[in-house]
Amino acid sequence: MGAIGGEELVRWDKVGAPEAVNGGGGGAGKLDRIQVLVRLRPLSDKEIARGEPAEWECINDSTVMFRSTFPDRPTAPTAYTFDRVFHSDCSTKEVYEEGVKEVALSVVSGINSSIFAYGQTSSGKTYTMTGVTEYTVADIYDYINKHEERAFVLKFSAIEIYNEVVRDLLSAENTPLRLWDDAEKGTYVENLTEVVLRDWNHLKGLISVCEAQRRTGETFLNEKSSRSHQILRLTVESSAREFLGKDKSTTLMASANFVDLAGSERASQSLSAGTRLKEGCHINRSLLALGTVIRKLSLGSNAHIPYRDSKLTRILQPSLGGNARTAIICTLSPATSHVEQSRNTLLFGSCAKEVVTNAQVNVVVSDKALVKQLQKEVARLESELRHPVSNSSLETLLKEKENKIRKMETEIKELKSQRDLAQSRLQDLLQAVGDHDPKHQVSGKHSVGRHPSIGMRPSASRDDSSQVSHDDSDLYKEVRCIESNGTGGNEYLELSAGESSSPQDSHMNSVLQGNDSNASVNSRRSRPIDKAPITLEQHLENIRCPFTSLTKDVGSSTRNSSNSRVIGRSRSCRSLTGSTLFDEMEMDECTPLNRSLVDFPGRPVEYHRKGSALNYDAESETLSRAGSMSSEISALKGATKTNGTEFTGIGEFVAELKEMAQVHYHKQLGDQIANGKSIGLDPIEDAAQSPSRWPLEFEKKQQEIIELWQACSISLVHRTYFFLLFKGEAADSIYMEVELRRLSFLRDTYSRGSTPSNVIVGSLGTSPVASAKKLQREREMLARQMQKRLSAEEREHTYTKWGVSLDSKKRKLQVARRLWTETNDLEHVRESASLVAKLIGLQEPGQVLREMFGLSFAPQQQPTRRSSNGWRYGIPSFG
Ligand SMILES: Nc1ncnc2c1ncn2[C@@H]1O[C@H](COP(=O)(O)OP(=O)(O)OP(=O)(O)O)[C@@H](O)[C@H]1O
Repeated sequence: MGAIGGEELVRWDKVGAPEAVNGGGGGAGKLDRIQVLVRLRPLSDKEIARGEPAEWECINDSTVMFRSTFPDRPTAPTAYTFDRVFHSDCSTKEVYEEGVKEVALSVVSGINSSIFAYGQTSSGKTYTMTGVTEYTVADIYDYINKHEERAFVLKFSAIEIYNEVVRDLLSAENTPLRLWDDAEKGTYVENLTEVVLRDWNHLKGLISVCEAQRRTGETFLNEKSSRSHQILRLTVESSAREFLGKDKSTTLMASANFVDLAGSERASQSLSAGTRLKEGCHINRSLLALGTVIRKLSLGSNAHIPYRDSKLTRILQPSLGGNARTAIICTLSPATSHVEQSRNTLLFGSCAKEVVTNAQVNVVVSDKALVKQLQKEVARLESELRHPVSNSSLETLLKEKENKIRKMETEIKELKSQRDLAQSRLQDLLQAVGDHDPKHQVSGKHSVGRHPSIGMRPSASRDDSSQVSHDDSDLYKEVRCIESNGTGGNEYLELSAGESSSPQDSHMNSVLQGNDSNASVNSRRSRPIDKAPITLEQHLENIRCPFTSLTKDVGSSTRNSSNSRVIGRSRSCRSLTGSTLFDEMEMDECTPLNRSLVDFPGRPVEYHRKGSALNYDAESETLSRAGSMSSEISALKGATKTNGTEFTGIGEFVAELKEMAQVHYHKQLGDQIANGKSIGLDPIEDAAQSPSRWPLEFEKKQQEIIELWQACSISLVHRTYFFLLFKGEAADSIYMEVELRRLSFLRDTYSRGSTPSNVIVGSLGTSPVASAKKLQREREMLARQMQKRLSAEEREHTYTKWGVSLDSKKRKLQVARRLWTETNDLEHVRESASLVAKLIGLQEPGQVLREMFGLSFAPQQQPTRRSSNGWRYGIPSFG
């Protein structure tokens, strides 16, 4: 007999099975299947007396055959093959040793085992199981005596299922026991007595008690027929003595089930009536359920197995298809009168031998050992977190970086083409102006979808301005700029009032120049071609500059005329700086000027009447479009302006991020150029590089950002938008990183007491005092919004929620002052964001909003007109 299996949990299989407890045997391929044995009993005295011949014969160790002895009823011999068959002269000891011992004694190795006896009434089940149980227990004790290095604990319990009622055979009480299902234990019997065994004699005594308690009755076929299914359970626990009480201590624990089923019977044969008949019905019904389960299991399909159809199958579920090694002994009477029942038994056995069980060594780990194991695991994970880059992963990292380099290169190419497209679209816009004014007609047709590589050569005179440059080299292409202050370093185009012949032109000029229609405007002129090669950075700047100027001009115009004006452009001019100037717009919303711009001559029909107006807010330098979320914000801003208040919004944030990203990109590009190669080592890591770390990283960054917002007096509206937009998706990583850097930069700048370089626009170009004042004004604005946006009831609820006394003064302001103040309390932050969102009319922030602002760093395989309506138009992707 071999030693106990290893301490670790090992799956039972043919190769890795613990040493066979019977010294070998158990052929490969059989261990996972239910072992099926057949035992023929001798003819009983009664059967002999009736002169019944024995019609079943074991022709070898594995085949039993039916051969009719009646010449007048000839039947073709039928053979049935099983794992082992035992003829009528075989003793129970042989059945045990050669048939079930190996399975039964698996229990000492921590593997559950089950031995069943199945057969018709009086076929010898109880006779066989009594012997098998005794031999098994004797061998278990023998094993224990031979393995003193292990400490064993044996427990015993016994039940019977009589008329579908479960009874405890070790209890004098006749109370029915209930079955419960447990995720870990499976089905178990409630309040079942389990006795810890002292020794073998103790067990013998308990088995006698069970025998005495079990329901038996006399039938025509069996003087002492078992009227119930009996299940004896012996649980064996063992631990290595040397580890007892120590951390390493683990326990093997398994149960051996000895199942003596009640026998199937025919009422006509057993001549039962009354109680016996009722018992017989219950017996047959539960055996039928057992047969169904076995048949379904034997099919091996994933079909539903009706274990719950009977208590017998519920209790035996692990033995039938679960964590156990199982052997079934099919008992047969050889008598002619039982041929049909015997065939049924053999059919049951044939199905059962197809059933596969999934036995495992069951290890119970002590609490101490478990704690230690978990501590080790925690330490390992911590070390992984601390040193994420192991040698083995360096290669992967390198590959990732190489991929990034390739991406960057693609992005540079894409950027070039976008630059060209931007030039082309600018030309469209200018041409639209020119088209509108017959005097300013630009020669040649310019369609929306014109080729992006077509640039414009600046002309020395107005008449030359329409000339199209077909210079082949990208490096010598130039972009016309509309300059606001006349000091810009780029090429420029200015419109002269004197040359404007129509009111629209005049109006247009004023809008573009930031003056009213009577103000002076410059004449259109251009700068000579700069022959020196320009860098990609300069090109980027060329693209950005005119539109920064344009928005500034428009801004000054709106300041001079009205708070907010609507300007329009052709679709081809979209997204030149990453912000949309015009989008879907109903013509009803258009002013004559807008209409003229949207439907400029030469614009394809499909683009007419579609552009949506964009509201430009001069004071906050933000853009929003009618009918969109941003327009709501814009409207809100307008409302706050009326009250002399302003606050920064997402538009400003977008502008800042763009600047940050662009600066970042320039830096990379500079490094790249300086190194003479593509370095691609973008210091901004995105979550795709380490998806498993991202959730933790996200929380960390989010917290840092929240604290920096507070430290830098960042707009609450901005915080709200950002907080609601970026909720931890992998794609958020880049924005989080950029925001973090932006804020760190701002904090550092503030702490140095300087204002940031004018490269960075928006709130970065301010001071701590100004930011704090701005924040204060924003809080006041939000307080006013409470009056507008919240009902009296909602306000009252809000005061209570935010701990503001209902009878205090300036309650709204008190609430507003508490918003976004507790940076360490995420719940507070969430509540603050939720309230601010409500106050500014932001109902359901999410992807739509994100897309609306064109926040997409995601790489684009096929840039399209639509998808270029965002950041990627003006800056490269870092992803
Ligand atoms: N292999 C055998 N050798 C000798 N006698 C046997 C053998 N098997 C069974 N018997 C005898 O046959 C009779 C019926 O056996 P047993 O009670 O074990 O049948 P059973 O299948 O348990 O019946 P039930 O289902 O009605 O309880 C008993 O008297 C028993 O001693």
